[in-house]
Amino acid sequence: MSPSKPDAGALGVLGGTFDPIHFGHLRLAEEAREALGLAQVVLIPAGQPPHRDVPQSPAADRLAMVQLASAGNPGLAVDDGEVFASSKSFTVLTLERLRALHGAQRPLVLILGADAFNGLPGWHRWQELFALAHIAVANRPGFAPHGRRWPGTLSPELDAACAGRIDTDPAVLHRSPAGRVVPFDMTPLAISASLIRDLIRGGQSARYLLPDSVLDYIGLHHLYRRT
Ligand SMILES: Nc1ncnc2c1ncn2[C@@H]1O[C@H](COP(=O)(O)OP(=O)(O)OP(=O)(O)O)[C@@H](O)[C@H]1O
Ligand SMILES: O=C(O)c1ccc[n+]([C@@H]2O[C@H](COP(=O)([O-])O)[C@@H](O)[C@H]2O)c1
Repeated sequence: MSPSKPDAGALGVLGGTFDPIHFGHLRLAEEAREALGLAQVVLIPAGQPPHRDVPQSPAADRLAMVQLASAGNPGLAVDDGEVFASSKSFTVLTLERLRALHGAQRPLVLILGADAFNGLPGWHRWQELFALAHIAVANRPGFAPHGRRWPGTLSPELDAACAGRIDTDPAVLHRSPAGRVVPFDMTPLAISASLIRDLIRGGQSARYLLPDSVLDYIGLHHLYRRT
């Protein structure tokens, strides 16, 4: 990615293990872009995701699948910075890199599903994330809380960190470069990468849960067939 002007519009940032990328991720990116008025959403596959087992597919394959899945959609871009980094894929480091690339004024919007948001207090230097980007949180089936039910239902430390930051009007994302927390609703899709891996390992069809191009790649490269 090349540096953008501050007036290039708010940039969405969606990180994930993407093992593999599926329609839950793609609708999250697409609906965030539309609902929040983002200029583009950049998908960032994690090279060495913190806080989980080593992914079943190599980072190069996960990157290739993200590239296939986003091809032809100018609203999506792919950033390979985490895949080729030698360190763990800490989001704070990625946001520092993007902040340096895009300048101090461009709004950056970190997009998280409700499950990822709830785990935020375990992240590396998590309190610093609010100074680097806004955070937009989408509902995800099976993972509460979200939306207007937030206050009082988050963990005490997350609740405290979010005090005075939560706003349901996406317009706030465009008035400052970072610091607001905005819930938004997306089409609920109970799709997960674990479900897809389980289906493929069990010899069952995963079709219509992810793009055909990604499914073809999985077949061609014999991914997820063994544990
Ligand atoms: N179906 C979905 N709806 C909403 N958000 C989602 C959905 N699937 C993934 N996300 C969000 O996308 C981001 C990346 O998720 P990740 O790559 O870990 O996918 P996953 O399907 O949760 O994977 P796994 O099943 O391996 O844990 C996270 O912020 C997660 O909350
Ligand atoms: O920075 C951290 O400490 C951190 C801890 C857990 C997850 N993350 C990031 O959150 C995103 C989703 O993670 P995951 O494990 O649900 O795929 C991905 O971009 C990870 O790098 C980041």
